[in-house]
Amino acid sequence: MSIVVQKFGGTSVADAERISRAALRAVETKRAGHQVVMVVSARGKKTDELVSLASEITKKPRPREMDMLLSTGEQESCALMAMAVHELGEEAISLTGAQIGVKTDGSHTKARIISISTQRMKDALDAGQIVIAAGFQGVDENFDITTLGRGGSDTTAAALAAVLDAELCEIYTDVEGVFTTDPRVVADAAKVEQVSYDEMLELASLGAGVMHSRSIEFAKKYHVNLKVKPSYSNGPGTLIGPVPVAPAPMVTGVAFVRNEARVSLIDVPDQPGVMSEVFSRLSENKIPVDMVVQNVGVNGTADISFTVAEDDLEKALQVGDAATASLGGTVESLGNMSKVSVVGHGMQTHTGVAAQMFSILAEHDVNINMVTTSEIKISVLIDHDLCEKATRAIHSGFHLDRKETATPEIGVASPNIPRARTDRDATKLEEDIVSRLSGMEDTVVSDIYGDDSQARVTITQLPDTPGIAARIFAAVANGGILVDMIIQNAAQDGRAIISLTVPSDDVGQCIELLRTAAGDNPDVQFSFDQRIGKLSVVGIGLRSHTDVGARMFRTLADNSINVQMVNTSEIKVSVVVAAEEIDKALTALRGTFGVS
Ligand SMILES: Nc1ncnc2c1ncn2[C@@H]1O[C@H](COP(=O)(O)OP(=O)(O)O)[C@@H](O)[C@H]1O
Ligand SMILES: N[C@@H](CC(=O)OP(=O)(O)O)C(=O)O
Repeated sequence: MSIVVQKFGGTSVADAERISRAALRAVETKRAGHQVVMVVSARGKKTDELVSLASEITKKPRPREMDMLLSTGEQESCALMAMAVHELGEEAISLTGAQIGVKTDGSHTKARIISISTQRMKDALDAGQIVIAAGFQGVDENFDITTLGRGGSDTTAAALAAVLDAELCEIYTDVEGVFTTDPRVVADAAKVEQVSYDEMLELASLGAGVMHSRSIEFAKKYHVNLKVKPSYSNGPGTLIGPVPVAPAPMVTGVAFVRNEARVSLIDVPDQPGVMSEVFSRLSENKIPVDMVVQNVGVNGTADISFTVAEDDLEKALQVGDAATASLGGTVESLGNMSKVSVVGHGMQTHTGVAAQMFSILAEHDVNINMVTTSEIKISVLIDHDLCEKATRAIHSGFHLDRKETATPEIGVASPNIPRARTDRDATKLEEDIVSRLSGMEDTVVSDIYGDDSQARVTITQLPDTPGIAARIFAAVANGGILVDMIIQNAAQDGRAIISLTVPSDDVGQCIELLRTAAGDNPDVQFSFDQRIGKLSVVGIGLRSHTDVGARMFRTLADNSINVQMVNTSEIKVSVVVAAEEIDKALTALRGTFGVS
């Protein structure tokens, strides 16, 4: 008999009526011939209430006690849910994380799942019971209660679906499905029929709060079919699966993170080991790093900028101070920033998406502080107060609200993608690697490859004003040149630096287009390097595991390889190094991550 996992979020179990409605859904699913596992979150705003109750008692609650406290919210709702199922005449049993056997590591309030035992759940299901599991919680090796981080019930649901080999994992929530952006911010946002795991991983980690990004890691790693559905109606919801909807839209969604802060390490030595030093320290301090930018070195020094959650700024500054004390350079920071990102597979084959995004921002007078990209996303760092305005502008600028096919007004489709191969047989590789993992949430590095077909172009002394990036990228896109990596670092003295990589053969034409776009500004300078290579580490959960970047940079440093540019995303970390270092770097990195 097939197993269906149904997860109900806080709003969907907020009161007795909604609990009964959720129970009825599970009962109907069971009566239709399935075995049903429900995963429930704490009712309504219960978790927030518990957090603020604790803060009334102490400013620094111990994480172990926080987990004891927060886990009670889910325990309450799963017991109530069992009663509601009993009322409908079916058998059900409520189980806490410990009772199910959700084993986690001991990092309280952000624990990672190591294993889940299925016996008790299977016995209950075979005895005809609906299993009602408390989401968001587990136990460590000392049987201390742990929680998985805010929003973690989605992860419980996807993990249970994975270990039980469920036919489907349904995520019931308070919206019709996954939207093109947060419908609370853009009323015209449209529901998406289908998104790929990769798009959803990026969207979730870039701020789309409808799904916990770690739940998508599970779904991708263990091939779980996920559906996000409304709990208040029978709407069809959104399917999250291996492939995007066909044809892939240029932009699938816009996500934002309101509270970000930027840390810049200015004038650090441009030599092997610097990135490694910084990332190791960040990883040791368990500070998740978001955007990372390293500019091309000038006169032997380089600037490195990264963003962190505003709450982590103080800790990140301490790391920055410690790093510059040993390396040299100075630390600067900027709070009150937001990150807005566009995500979509279509940008792999079309030149105009970055240009379009930058020109929309320029039209709305939004200055871009930093830019990073991956194959399927572009993120910009902007002023916090402009976050919602920028999100709305980008959303309507790409015609997402009207559900039109987003045809950029800038750029051309590029059928011959001059790009290195993407994942090899990724599914097969991931399956092989998954079987060797010791913990369910370990990182999966499925592929490491090099690409020496790109050249780097750097533009310096650009005035740091809205519209500059738009002009530059419109010129390149209209020339039909597919830009791969884009980085813009924090401006110094009102002057910005932008680096991009383009196919090596296009570099002459690219510089010509850029010169024309720069017009008669005598300050702006261009340089290029055709002897570069791009190295990419591809996998799942690369950014949520802070040590992947650290291990990558440590490996390069140990082999005296200097890092010239960096781009990070949820599914890939890419660095630019000198072309002659590529083979050495590939061998070393494959050794580090155990990928053949
Ligand atoms: N791209 C998006 N699509 C749908 N909802 C989104 C998106 N981005 C943010 N959201 C927000 O996520 C909310 C649902 O997530 P959450 O509040 O965690 O629900 P639950 O309590 O069911 O887990 C929606 O009400 C919506 O405002
Ligand atoms: N109750 C926890 C876990 C959770 O996932 O909740 P929800 O499904 O309502 O986002 C929280 O608020 O973080």
